[in-house]
Amino acid sequence: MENNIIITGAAQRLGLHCALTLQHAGYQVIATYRSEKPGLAQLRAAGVQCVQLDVTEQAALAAFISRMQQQLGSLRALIHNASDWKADLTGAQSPDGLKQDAAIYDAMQAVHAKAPYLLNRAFTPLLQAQNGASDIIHLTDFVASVGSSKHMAYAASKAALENLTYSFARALAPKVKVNAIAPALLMFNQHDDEPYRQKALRKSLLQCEPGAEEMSNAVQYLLNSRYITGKVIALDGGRQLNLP
Ligand SMILES: NC(=O)C1=CN([C@@H]2O[C@H](COP(=O)(O)OP(=O)(O)OC[C@H]3O[C@@H](n4cnc5c(N)ncnc54)[C@H](OP(=O)(O)O)[C@@H]3O)[C@@H](O)[C@H]2O)C=CC1
Ligand SMILES: Nc1nc2c(c(=O)[nH]1)N=C([C@H](O)[C@@H](O)CO)CN2
Repeated sequence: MENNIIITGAAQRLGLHCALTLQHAGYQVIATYRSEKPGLAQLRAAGVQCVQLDVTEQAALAAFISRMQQQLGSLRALIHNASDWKADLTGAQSPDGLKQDAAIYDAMQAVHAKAPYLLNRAFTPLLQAQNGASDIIHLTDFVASVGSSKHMAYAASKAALENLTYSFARALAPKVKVNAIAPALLMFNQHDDEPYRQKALRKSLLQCEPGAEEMSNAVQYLLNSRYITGKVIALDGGRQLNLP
């Protein structure tokens, strides 16, 4: 039986860990990546198929879809991990600022909402051809439900992706389960300084940096479930309850 899983933006950090974990668990993983990263060597050594793809380039997306349609008989899961955590502009608005604001907003929607929408629709026949259940998993964010003062465009695009979870869950049932995983802090970036880390840690009840395993555990939990669809799994250390 074919057990193919496509995961986008998987050359580093959470996506990389998840791709390796799934490949070691016996799935055939196809990992897309935007730019060359050291993680690609690890993926290739593990037998993961790596395909270069900027999911916001429509011609490249069409070529990738057509390649997968020719190569695969079915798809066990499609995981939308690719993401760009762009901050909003700061400072006064100028005509140029408006242009840059528009570019950031469009870029966020393109990677977090438009690409998943297009890929989900294109790969629906392959997901439906899977023998047994199949899954779509959207990586969203805690801020999709509460907003963000410095990453408004990012938060809005993750909220759009959360909403697509509900639409696709309704449209593709009962064959395909569609869920979202909404992390708050899972993994710091290397450049995060100590004051930032301490402030971020204090935001949740559990006050830790849980790491990539938290995401791969949640992905496997959803893959193994027979009865969860249209849900957002919160990986947030109890952030919404961290009230004064
Ligand atoms: N890390 C955390 O604590 C949190 C993560 N999340 C979410 O979890 C997921 C994984 O997070 P994390 O590993 O930190 O993410 P990263 O930002 O480290 O990696 C995301 C990957 O997506 C790729 N990517 C960006 N834009 C595109 C594009 N247009 N086409 C294809 N690939 C693209 C990047 O490629 P390139 O290397 O070329 O830039 C990068 O490798 C993301 O969806 C993120 O929003 C949510 C909340 C917290
Ligand atoms: N694509 C990304 N999205 C997010 C990242 C990231 O590094 N890449 N990081 C976060 C933060 O961890 C934040 O939640 C706490 O600092 C959010 N999204």
